[in-house]
Amino acid sequence: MTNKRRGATPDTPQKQPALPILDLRDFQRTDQRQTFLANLRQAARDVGFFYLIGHGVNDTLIQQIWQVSRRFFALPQAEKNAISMANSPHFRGYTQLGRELTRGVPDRREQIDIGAELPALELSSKDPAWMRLQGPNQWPSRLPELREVTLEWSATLRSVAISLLHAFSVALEQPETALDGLINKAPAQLLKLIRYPGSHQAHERQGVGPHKDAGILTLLLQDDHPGLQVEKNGEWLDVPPIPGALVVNIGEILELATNGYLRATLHRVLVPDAGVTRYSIGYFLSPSLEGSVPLLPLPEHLAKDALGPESDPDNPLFRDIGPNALKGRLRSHPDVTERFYPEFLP
Ligand SMILES: O=C(O)CCC(=O)C(=O)O
Ligand SMILES: [Fe+2]
Repeated sequence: MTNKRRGATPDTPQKQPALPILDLRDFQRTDQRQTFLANLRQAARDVGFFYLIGHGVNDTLIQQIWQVSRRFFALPQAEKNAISMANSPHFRGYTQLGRELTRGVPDRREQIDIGAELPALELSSKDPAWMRLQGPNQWPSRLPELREVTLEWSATLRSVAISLLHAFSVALEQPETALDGLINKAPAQLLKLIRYPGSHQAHERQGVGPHKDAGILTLLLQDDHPGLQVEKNGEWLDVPPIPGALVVNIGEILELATNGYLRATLHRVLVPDAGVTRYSIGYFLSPSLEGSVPLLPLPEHLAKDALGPESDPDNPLFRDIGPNALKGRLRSHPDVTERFYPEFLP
């Protein structure tokens, strides 16, 4: 007997998901660990994106975050505007449709950015500008559960992301905690609740334009509408939603720390058709702002495939974390730049 599946003839090939699916529980299973690590290494080098199951985030919390996200976007426009990011030197709060730029082009999405909930630092004029990134979030007074649920989501996803970071370190033949120096000072992270309203206008196709994520790792929850795409060999591959799976991708910091062995890949979101609205929730594990990105001493057999991070001449990467983080935020949010960081205007 063969193990050919029904219908899997040469004429009707089974549709394979474009990206691998990894089960995080396999990292702790003695008999699966080596395969898991090899798959993780492969996925992260090949396309820099994969689906994660077995992440342990419970369904109730997933339902709660979807519900609170929908409630937030359903608030009257004036209440969302009351917590506009344009009021926040820490780049926290609500961004209206079309106000965020990717490579200079407006994105057709609205969103709320929620970072690590920490007080603003007391600074003097001699302190570097990036120290102003730390500070409180803005919360809508009419939706107290937004704070509660999103902080729980951030804490939960942070621990999943850190488990993955440990798995990556082991997969690269480093001590499990080799990259903990990036995350064990004042925590930095970003949670974005995002809403993409549909459109049939040809000039409104960009939900978010092609970009790489700036942090360490991104864990994305998608609703059941497609739209996310990742670039591979000059083509755009769809990353369709898989129920219960998180989409994981490598950020530029991890690319830099591995001298390009792990790849931060370009991705984008297409606007849904008119009448359809897509929601997503992105959790970005970011490095603490102090300090700089280390370079992992990869063993020779891995180092030979680490060809240096792909540097974008328009957006060169720096090892210093704070200035790099501020630069990214200034480019995306011109209204915050104008109001709080005019010295950085071109
Ligand atoms: O909404 C999505 O599916 C992805 C969003 C994204 O790539 C981002 O915000 O960095
Ligand atoms: Fe992204």
